[in-house]
Amino acid sequence: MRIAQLQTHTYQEKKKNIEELGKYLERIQNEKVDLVTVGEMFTCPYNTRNFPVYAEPEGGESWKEFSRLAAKYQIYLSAGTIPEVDEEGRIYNTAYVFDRSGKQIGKHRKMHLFDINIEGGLRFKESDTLSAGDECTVFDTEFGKMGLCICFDFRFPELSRLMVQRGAGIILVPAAFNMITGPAHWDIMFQSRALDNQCYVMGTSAARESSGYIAWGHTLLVSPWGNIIQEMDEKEGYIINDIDLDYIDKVRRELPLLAGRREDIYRLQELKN
Ligand SMILES: NC(=O)CC(=O)C(=O)O
Repeated sequence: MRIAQLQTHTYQEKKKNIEELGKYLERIQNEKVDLVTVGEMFTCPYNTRNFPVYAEPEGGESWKEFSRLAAKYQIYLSAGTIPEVDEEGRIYNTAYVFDRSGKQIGKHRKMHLFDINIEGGLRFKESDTLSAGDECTVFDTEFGKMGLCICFDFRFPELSRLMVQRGAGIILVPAAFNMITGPAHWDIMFQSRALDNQCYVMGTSAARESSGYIAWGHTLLVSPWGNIIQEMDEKEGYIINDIDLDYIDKVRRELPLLAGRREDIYRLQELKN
């Protein structure tokens, strides 16, 4: 399976971000990529004030364009995240995934909102304008099941384990870490989740300095063994990698961590489907 991760700049104009996505897809079309991923809030500068302004309902203009692009290039498209507004006017940080025909096959609303206050560092409160989703997301593809969560969600290890319990062999994580948490936690978090769950994890970020929010960048792909297959720096661009899906079973067979769990002593209990 061949995957491309796009680390894009986030412009103020929503449309320009989608046009840029189209240009990237055009540029890489001869690479015969199966799956393309983009970062968190890639059409909306990452700022709580912007979320209600940029929000669209499911099926809105941006959604239609993502679906069209997926069908045009016959790819699976994990179209990062965008602000979504529901019928009651609630706003979510939402990730959509489309198949090669442009059909939506996955949707995840960020479950853990990024509310932090690091003394002398960064204060961010997504809950000022966003509501939290409440569903764990796993969807089917021709390459097997994939899990989907958004940035801060990935800090909660139970969620990844739940996705893996539901059969995910790859976890997609549109994200936007920052200059405080990025250097401290980005690599170690992705490597830990991959290692514990013996699956591929793909962290796809915005490029550095994306219209106000200084994103860490460092889009990366980690193997089920926990090693970083490739990691970008902070600049705009993309990486393309081939992954071997049989390797997931090989690692799980040779180092049986998942099979070795003591479910007679402890268990992850799923309270909501
Ligand atoms: N953007 C996020 O949701 C999370 C983040 O930047 C962090 O966990 O650090």
